[in-house]
Amino acid sequence: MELAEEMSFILKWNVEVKAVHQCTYKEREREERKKRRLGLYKTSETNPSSSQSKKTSHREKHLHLTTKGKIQSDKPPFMKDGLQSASVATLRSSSFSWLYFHIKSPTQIPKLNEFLHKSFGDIVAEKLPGNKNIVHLYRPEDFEVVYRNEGPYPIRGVFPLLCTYNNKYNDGIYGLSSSEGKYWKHTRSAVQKKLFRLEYTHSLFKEHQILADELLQLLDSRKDDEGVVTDLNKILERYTLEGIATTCFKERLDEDWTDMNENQMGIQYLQILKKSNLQIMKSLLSFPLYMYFETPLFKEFSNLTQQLDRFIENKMLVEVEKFTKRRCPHHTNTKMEEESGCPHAAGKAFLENGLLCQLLQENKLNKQEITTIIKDIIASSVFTLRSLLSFVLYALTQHPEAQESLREEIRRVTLNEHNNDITQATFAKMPYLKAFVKETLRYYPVIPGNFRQLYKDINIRGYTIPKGTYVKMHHIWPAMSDEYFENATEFKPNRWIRDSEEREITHPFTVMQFGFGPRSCLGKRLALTETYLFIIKILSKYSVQYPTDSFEIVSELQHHPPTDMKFKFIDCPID
Ligand code: HEM
Repeated sequence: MELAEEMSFILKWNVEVKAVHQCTYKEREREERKKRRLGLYKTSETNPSSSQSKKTSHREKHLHLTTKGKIQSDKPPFMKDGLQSASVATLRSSSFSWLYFHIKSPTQIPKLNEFLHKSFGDIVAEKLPGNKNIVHLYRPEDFEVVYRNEGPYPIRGVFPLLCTYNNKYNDGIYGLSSSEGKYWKHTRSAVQKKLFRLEYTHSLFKEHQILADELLQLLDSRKDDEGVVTDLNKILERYTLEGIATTCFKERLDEDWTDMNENQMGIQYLQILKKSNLQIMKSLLSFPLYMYFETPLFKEFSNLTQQLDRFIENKMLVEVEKFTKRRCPHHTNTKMEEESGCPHAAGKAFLENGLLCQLLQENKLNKQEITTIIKDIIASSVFTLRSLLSFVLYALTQHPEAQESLREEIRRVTLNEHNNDITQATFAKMPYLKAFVKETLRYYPVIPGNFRQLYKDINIRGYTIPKGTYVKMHHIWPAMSDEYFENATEFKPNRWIRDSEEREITHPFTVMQFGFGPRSCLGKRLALTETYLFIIKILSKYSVQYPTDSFEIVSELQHHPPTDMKFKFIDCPID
């Protein structure tokens, strides 16, 4: 039986659906434009669908998430704008846990989410074992309400396996992406200040350009007679790992990374990281016995995580040594050096160091905390960026007219630059490049959705969802819906260009690949810079083609390119 059939079979016996009604964003926009034209809004009145700030109406109902194994809801309310009614599935807890037992592979999770939406509508309440409630949302208007009410310390939720490990073996230190509250804010601002410092991003940019040139040499050396490179997945993973190593350590993991030698540190690091991700994935699809016993899965995960820790710790020793050598022998600490105006002062040498060394110098976080943060940053970046670069390449091959427009823009802009030098200012002159990447993120998303645990009660579609509830926002749904985009199944970068005739104004929360707010992706700027640079470098030298028919995106917790992905790079320099 197909997964969907199997689920509907189970659900038929257990689930009661109250109502399903869907209203399109465009319908509502049209209606609101009409109201504005007719002067129906008072000046103080805001768009009723876009914000949580409006007063709650007496018609708003409460979504009761009871502990008795049943989620109840009142009849669907009719909201203030009179256009939209809500849909809520009422699920019995036992039925839902059974649903999850029917998932055999993580690739089925997106299918389950799609199935829930089709079956129950735009808001679906789900009760999981362990008295946890999750509410699924599919509309950007609702994502906006969640993000705008997330409070000063947004909680995304953590992988329980990671959490158990950190409690047991890492003194409760959670790193950046899994920590919460004031501690999260403290670590985030320490890292963010360094990463976003303008001088640092400039110095990093130069390093990333050199890295991109090394990638081109690597591609040249791996091409067969027809120009086809077969192990592109491996190459891009290696490239993104060296990119984040450059950011964290201001040097390569392996100076000779383009040799792609199996004994290299980078290749070993990637292998451990992949195995560790696999354990996390497995842990999500089984009962969390590891919370109570040292199961084989937990032992394996702990062993892998400790290997990653050791790796970063070794790197840290090297960095400390470098930093000590660089320090002036006449001054014992950073402050003395700086106050004396010493030319070796840490402040001056600061930017020569990578993120790890800068964090050590600043002395706000201890070594164990820094190790966990760096490990976290590497894990958050390598595969996400690898996927985006692969999807960019694929999009170039599938839309040759876009590839040509990009080459034209690159030709026009870079030929006017002094010495053909690319700087960050170059990107500002390339609207098509930015639009192309945005459209790629819409059309070939890397992240299917995002989570928040509610910091206070919020009202969505007339239902009050209580504080503490987990909310899953399915970002991929509006991104590919005709309700939010003209011909959503067409790849059209021009829809994002302000001066273009094809420009579309849609809800700002439709494409949310980097999340939103104070907890949004820390590496967004870095990821976009690397992607722009990658496209400019590749297209300045090659025309790209996809030599086979199928490109099947593997959809798990993230979206991955196929492992056997190959592309054809035809020499075609821009002159
Ligand atoms: C295409 C590439 C990437 C995508 C699609 C992506 C996406 C995301 C998303 C959706 C989140 C959650 C945001 C939220 O909850 O609102 C996130 C968090 C994060 N990302 Fe990225 N990311 C990418 C690349 C990177 C890179 C290159 C780095 C390296 C610096 C990075 C570091 C992080 C970190 C540390 C967090 C956790 C932030 C926190 O909890 O405070 N990401 N990313």
